Amino acid sequence: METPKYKRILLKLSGEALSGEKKSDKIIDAAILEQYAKEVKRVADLGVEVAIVIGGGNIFRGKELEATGLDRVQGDYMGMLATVINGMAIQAALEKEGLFTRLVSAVKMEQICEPLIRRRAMRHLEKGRIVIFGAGTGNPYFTTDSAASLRAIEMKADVVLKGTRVDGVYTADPEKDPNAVRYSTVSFDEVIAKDLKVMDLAAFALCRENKLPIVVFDMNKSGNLYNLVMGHEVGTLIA
Ligand SMILES: Nc1ncnc2c1ncn2[C@@H]1O[C@H](COP(=O)(O)OP(=O)(O)OP(=O)(O)O)[C@@H](O)[C@H]1O
Ligand SMILES: O=c1ccn([C@@H]2O[C@H](COP(=O)(O)O)[C@@H](O)[C@H]2O)c(=O)[nH]1
Repeated sequence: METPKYKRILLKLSGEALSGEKKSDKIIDAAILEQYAKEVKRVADLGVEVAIVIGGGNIFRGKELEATGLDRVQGDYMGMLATVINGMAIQAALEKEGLFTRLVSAVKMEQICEPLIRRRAMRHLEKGRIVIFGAGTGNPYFTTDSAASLRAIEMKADVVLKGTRVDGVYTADPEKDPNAVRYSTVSFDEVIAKDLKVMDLAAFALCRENKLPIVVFDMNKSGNLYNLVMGHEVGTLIA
């Protein structure tokens, strides 16, 4: 029987992808939520320990408030709260699939989720619970990509799997440039030097410094997450 390549993964889910088609007016598409939960269950059933960081772009980003002339920091905290809403949604969907979960927040909200205590979160993972990290890093001027790198390093994950709407890292944003070409492998130095914006610089820099690989892949294609975890070539490996 094939064995998984990774023992512990950090799965970064895009908040924006949760809302489905770009023209959709839904904040969270129930079908996408269910599909994501089923994909996670497939790998959790292999015994792989799964930590999740979810974005908030389908609800709010701090920059949107700044663009209206209001305080960026206030907007960033609104964005962090948005990630907790998405975290609650994915938690409910995972529990519907029969998985055990913990939602852990970097901003305290005790009625809803646990505060982030690193050792406790590690213990949840060891016990096979899916740990969802909400509220990003808990600090303004960051994004959930940086939170994903940070939590992956803290949790000693083997890899960051960035599940998004595009199927890898391209020479330019594929949603804007039809001539963009996909990499199958690319170095941290190159993504940073070329300022490829599939993740932010802080996220890349943290992973580079800590020698933690990232795989960018299309989370909307069923089986991708499973195949990746089994060691098959999917998306783009940044190493
Ligand atoms: N060089 C590139 N290669 C691939 N994707 C790129 C590149 N440059 C920009 N992108 C964009 O990055 C996006 C991937 O990030 P994602 O969808 O996770 O956005 P996000 O802002 O992190 O989402 P959220 O904030 O909701 O979590 C793609 O939708 C793609 O359009
Ligand atoms: O550590 C963090 C993480 C997030 N934010 C704010 O939340 C939004 C939503 O996160 P995305 O990664 O863009 O999905 C982000 O734009 C920030 O405004 C934060 O301040 N700190």
